[in-house]
Amino acid sequence: MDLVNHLEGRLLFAVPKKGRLNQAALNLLEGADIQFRRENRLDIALVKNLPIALIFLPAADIPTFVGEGQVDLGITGWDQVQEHDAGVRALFRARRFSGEITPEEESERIFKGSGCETVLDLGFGGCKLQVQVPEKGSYTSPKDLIGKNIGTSFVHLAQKYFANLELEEDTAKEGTDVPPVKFTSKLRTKIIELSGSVEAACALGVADGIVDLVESGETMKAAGLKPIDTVTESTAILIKSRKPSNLDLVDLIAARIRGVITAQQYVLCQYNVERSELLAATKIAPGKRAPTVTSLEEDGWVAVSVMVEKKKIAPIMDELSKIGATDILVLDIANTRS
Ligand SMILES: Nc1ncnc2c1ncn2[C@@H]1O[C@H](COP(=O)(O)OP(=O)(O)OP(=O)(O)O)[C@@H](O)[C@H]1O
Ligand SMILES: O=P(O)(O)OC[C@H]1O[C@H](OP(=O)(O)OP(=O)(O)O)[C@H](O)[C@@H]1O
Repeated sequence: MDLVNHLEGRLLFAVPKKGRLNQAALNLLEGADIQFRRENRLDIALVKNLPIALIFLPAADIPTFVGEGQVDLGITGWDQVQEHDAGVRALFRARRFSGEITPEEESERIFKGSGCETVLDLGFGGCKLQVQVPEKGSYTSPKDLIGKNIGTSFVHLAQKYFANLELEEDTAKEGTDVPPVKFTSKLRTKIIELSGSVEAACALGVADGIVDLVESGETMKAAGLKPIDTVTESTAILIKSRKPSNLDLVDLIAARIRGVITAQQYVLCQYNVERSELLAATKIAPGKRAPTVTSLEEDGWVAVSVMVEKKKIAPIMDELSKIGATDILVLDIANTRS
């Protein structure tokens, strides 16, 4: 089947085709009952039970497609959206500096090109984009890297970061008040674009420092690097274009995904407690809205059912035990809807 000719009338939804966000994104789609079968090597899959087509793209390209409105919805990293926006701004700023476009055209094109709107934080893919230098080297502050070589896949965010740093340094030297941030195309720091294994750049003599993602810190440590600043923090997000083709469907998908995320983040805690301790118990575990309380056959006792954040459940169970709660059960939640 020629899938490209079956896209008419379907909401286009971009999903990371590989890498760190791929599996978690597929799990979300499954949880949201978005059913599809992806043919081997094909980057488009038609959804069977909804008028949606999934487009599998590199996470870094998704903000371009969504930002320009060719794709309605996408899952990618917040870092990638910021990198894309910084790139769009840098491109049109350079064109304005060269006199190719007017300031009005610059604003208009930036508006058109960077049209991603965040719908929802998806809570996975958490990482930091950090400035890193050799652990045993002489660089200790980001300013030490001004005028040096920086390896990164996040060229535009790195350019923006070092442009700010250079501006701060120049202003401090002049001893004047800090003026509003103004970027020029003349950066003294050299940003070297690398598409992967960025952490090897310092050891190989390609760069003096790098700007790269850090999660556990294992890669950084193994490469003998240390962080000296954070450019931005990121998690995976659901983004939409400014004018999606079917807003009701976007809302439906967002509601389903929100339900799956809540189910992943919460557990259901059930316990019995003496009615006299109910207020104390409610303070320990107030729930998402409020606990459900039902009477027990036994006089003076109630059964409580409450949603608790998964990461807080152990200390909450300890506290409930301390006030005499019994038969404390913790149950996984398959799905939710507010
Ligand atoms: N170590 C990490 N931990 C958590 N999230 C990460 C990590 N590395 C990257 N990410 C997130 O996943 C996104 C995609 O990164 P990833 O390295 O998987 O990309 P990729 O599409 O496989 O590209 P590449 O071929 O450059 O590796 C990043 O923009 C970031 O939001
Ligand atoms: O702090 P850590 O948990 O060690 O994770 C950080 C690493 O993860 C990412 O790379 P990835 O493994 O996705 O591969 P890449 O180098 O090809 O981008 C990132 O670029 C770091 O290298």
